[in-house]
Amino acid sequence: MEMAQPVNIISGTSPLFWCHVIGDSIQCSGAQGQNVLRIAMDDVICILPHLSQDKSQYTMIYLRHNTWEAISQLEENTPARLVASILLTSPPSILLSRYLCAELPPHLRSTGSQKLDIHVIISSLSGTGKARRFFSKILQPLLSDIGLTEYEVHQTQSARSILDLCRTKLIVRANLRISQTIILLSGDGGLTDIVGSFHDATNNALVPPSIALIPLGTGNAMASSLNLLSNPAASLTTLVLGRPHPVPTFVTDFSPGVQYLEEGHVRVSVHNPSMNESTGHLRYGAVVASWGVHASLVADSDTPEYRKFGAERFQMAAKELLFPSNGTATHSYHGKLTLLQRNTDPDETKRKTVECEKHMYMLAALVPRLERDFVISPESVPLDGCLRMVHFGPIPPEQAMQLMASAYQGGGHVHEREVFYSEMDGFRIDLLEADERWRRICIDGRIFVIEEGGWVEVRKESRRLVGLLVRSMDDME
Ligand SMILES: Nc1ncnc2c1ncn2[C@@H]1O[C@H](COP(=O)(O)OP(=O)(O)OP(=O)(O)O)[C@@H](O)[C@H]1O
Repeated sequence: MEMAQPVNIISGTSPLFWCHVIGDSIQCSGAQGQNVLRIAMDDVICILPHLSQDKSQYTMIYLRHNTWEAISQLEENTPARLVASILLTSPPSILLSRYLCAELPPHLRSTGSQKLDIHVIISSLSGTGKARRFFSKILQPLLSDIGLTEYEVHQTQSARSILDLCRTKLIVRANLRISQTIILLSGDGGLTDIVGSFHDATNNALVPPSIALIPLGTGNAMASSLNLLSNPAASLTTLVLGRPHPVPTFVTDFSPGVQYLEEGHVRVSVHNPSMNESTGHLRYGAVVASWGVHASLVADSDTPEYRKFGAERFQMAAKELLFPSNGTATHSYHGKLTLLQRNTDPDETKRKTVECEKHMYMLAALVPRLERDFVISPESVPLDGCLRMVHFGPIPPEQAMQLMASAYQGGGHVHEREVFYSEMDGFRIDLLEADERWRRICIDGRIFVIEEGGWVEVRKESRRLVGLLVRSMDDME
């Protein structure tokens, strides 16, 4: 096995610290007991063996300002380095077991003849637009500290940038059997672009890329579900110490008149010319598919004005939908809903049409959380591939608000009488709405408008063509 080169990021004259762990923090003290430094355990990114003869010495890399609030206030003139390091002697085993990176993992180094490409994708408009700064102040210094200097940086210029990058480079390289690691600074949208592009590619023998998700979007449903949102260091630790896990997806089939709303308003045909007429309207998702209030609030809040409010934009748009400021009644969504359940014979699907054709909330999720505190499907386990539906019909808006509040308090809404909550293999909606405002479908935050009389069908997909870095399944519970 090829040994990774330990990186000497601290000069020979750097002071050496002893440390011990007290509760949630690490107390470090210099040789004469001076220079006492306290570092929160959660601020640590990783610990590397130090490049010295003394095998008891380690470099601990940690994050200053380890909160999303601090990150969101980062200005260009913030001191360049928010990643710091300290030289430790004989750190306690509790620290090493959690953070030691004895050698760089396969997703961060080429081994022998196996070449590795590393790409950093900065989605410039994700969330409140902090991805570029996160890269220059935090990620770039970290990569340099762990000895990584060879990687390509791609910054999005448009809503199509990630799709274009996948088509022109990432899929081509995956076809050549080159391993790739993608460090993705974005929300769920960037992830969906990559997942969708790899599933659209006709060659299933592609080498799956490993994606390290750095959550800089608004909802960050996947990252919240993977426990990467507790603090900014968590996703960096996962980048260094994680292992790839295949990402389950669902596939959405639309009626032929469907249009995609790019950047919230530009209409784009969904037809994929590389596929035939009957399979040309497919879209893949890894997080959520919805209609009704959820899809409407995601669509309505995707404007530059709403985006300034971060995740709060979803609640603001929900309020406007449930209690319209023009005084009109709350809308109930009209359509025929059919639930799909596979039989023991995997080629046979049982279809059950729901009697009532009026709906308010209709959502199917592969993950438990849609935001850090919004637990839409408490029984979901991220990356296990189970699709769960949350549905309720027309109810008074105050009651709908109450149900959403319960979702923000740990997901208690699924126990309420009005809510249907169940695992399933898919669903179909035949839309019976005249106004296209109520024919909007959300797939992982992307909005699709179905034509009058059109339909949408969502099914679990069996192929898993990309990997996401995670530390361990225990971290996700
Ligand atoms: N430079 C750019 N110009 C135009 N659109 C962009 C640009 N960069 C990114 N985008 C688009 O901005 C949107 C950002 O989506 P993303 O999902 O990453 O963030 P989000 O919507 O804030 O988060 P989440 O989906 O987690 O709620 C995507 O539609 C993406 O294509």
